[in-house]
Amino acid sequence: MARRILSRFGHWSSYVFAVEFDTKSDPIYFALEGKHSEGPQVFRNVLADERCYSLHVYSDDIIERAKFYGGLKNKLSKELPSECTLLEMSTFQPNVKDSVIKGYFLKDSSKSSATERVLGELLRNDPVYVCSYLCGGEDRQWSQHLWSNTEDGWVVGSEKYCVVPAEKPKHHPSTLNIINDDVFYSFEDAYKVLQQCGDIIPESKAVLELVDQRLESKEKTAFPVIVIEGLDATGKTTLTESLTEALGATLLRSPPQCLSPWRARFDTEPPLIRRAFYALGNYLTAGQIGQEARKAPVILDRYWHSTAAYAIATAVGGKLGNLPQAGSEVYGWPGDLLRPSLVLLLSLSPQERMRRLQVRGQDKTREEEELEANHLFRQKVEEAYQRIEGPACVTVDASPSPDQVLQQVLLLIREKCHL
Ligand SMILES: Nc1ncnc2c1ncn2[C@@H]1O[C@H](COP(=O)(O)OP(=O)(O)O)[C@@H](O)[C@H]1O
Ligand SMILES: Nc1ccn([C@H]2C[C@H](O)[C@@H](COP(=O)(O)OP(=O)(O)O)O2)c(=O)n1
Repeated sequence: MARRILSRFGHWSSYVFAVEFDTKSDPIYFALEGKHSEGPQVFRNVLADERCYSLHVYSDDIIERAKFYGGLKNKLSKELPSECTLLEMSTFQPNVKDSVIKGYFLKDSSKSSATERVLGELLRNDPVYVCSYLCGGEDRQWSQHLWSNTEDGWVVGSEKYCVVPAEKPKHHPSTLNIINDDVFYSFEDAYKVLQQCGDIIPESKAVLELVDQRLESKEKTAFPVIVIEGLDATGKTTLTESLTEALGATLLRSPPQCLSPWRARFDTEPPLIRRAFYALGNYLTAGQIGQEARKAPVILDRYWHSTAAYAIATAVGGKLGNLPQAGSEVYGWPGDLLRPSLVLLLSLSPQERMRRLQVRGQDKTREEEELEANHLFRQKVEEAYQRIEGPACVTVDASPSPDQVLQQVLLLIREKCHL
């Protein structure tokens, strides 16, 4: 195991470690050096004299890696002493795509030996890589020690690396692995993920059977295809229904109705699998659009913008400024997915959206609850929506009455789609 990980890491010197102490500020970045080095001590203020450990999840199998990382936080929270604090950690090569190895950083202020026992068990049985951090010497320099498995159990390796501060990279580490971990830019990439899940998630097979029977969609449609996007409770259902009637159109949604039996199941899966499910939903809907847009205009309740914006906002940790910059390839449209004629984004103040959610009084999806709790996340979803291109969305003020919103949107459609 350790050898496999080390081959992936190459030599330590090209990697930087990022520990998220607080989602509102920058992570602490540090690197490792073979020899003792002078300079500011990265950890002095944040760690005091606590015992610290890091865990890196590694497996060549992307499904195993995603499933294990997804369950690890729960497992650790249950098994570790309550005096342990678990922080998100990533190890990466600065600004190098797909270089992130995810893990956790652990601060332990307990005096118990339980922590090391739990970590030793993980090292023995699971795809993880464990290190401890010690502070010693006259100048109290922090060093990292890699654990290894032996026949007599785990041991703290003799090799030590000095912990030194590293520069803040241009791209936040959470943006480096978005492509094909969180957002899929072709049918084939999303399909492969569900295929690989077949043995552990039997429902994937049923989804793939439906996907295999999907209808073809041509790039050009006879009638316009208009997508309505926005956060929950911004008025999408209300508007799509009235628009459909006003234009004599056909109403479709993504994910399509035929995927409903499996949606809740995939919502519990880690991002890799969950996002692949939604990506395939768009291709199924594209097949339906291809049929329906021969006969009448199509109104679509959510499509690719939702898939990409929620996925990017979930993947990118911390502040709004950590999102990939506008124009980044992550905001591009998949080359093989039918493009709509127009995408309208309903925009609402957080206060009015909250009021409508309360009036509606329905159960919210877990993610929508998170949106409520996490103002930063909501801002990131809205910003990502506005950065997606090919086509970009046109923002519509959704705060007037339902009829006023409808009239405003009909004007836009007449102007942009000549309907
Ligand atoms: N323009 C509007 N003004 C006031 N309330 C609205 C408006 N549009 C929708 N609503 C109400 O807000 C709630 C959420 O609307 P809905 O269409 O279900 O949103 P979504 O489909 O985006 O979740 C519903 O109770 C709906 O009646
Ligand atoms: N085309 C789509 C539609 C939804 N999603 C995902 C994005 C979010 O995780 C949820 C939001 O769905 P939710 O059930 O809140 O949406 P409704 O407003 O109820 O339609 O679904 C997606 O990825 N792709």
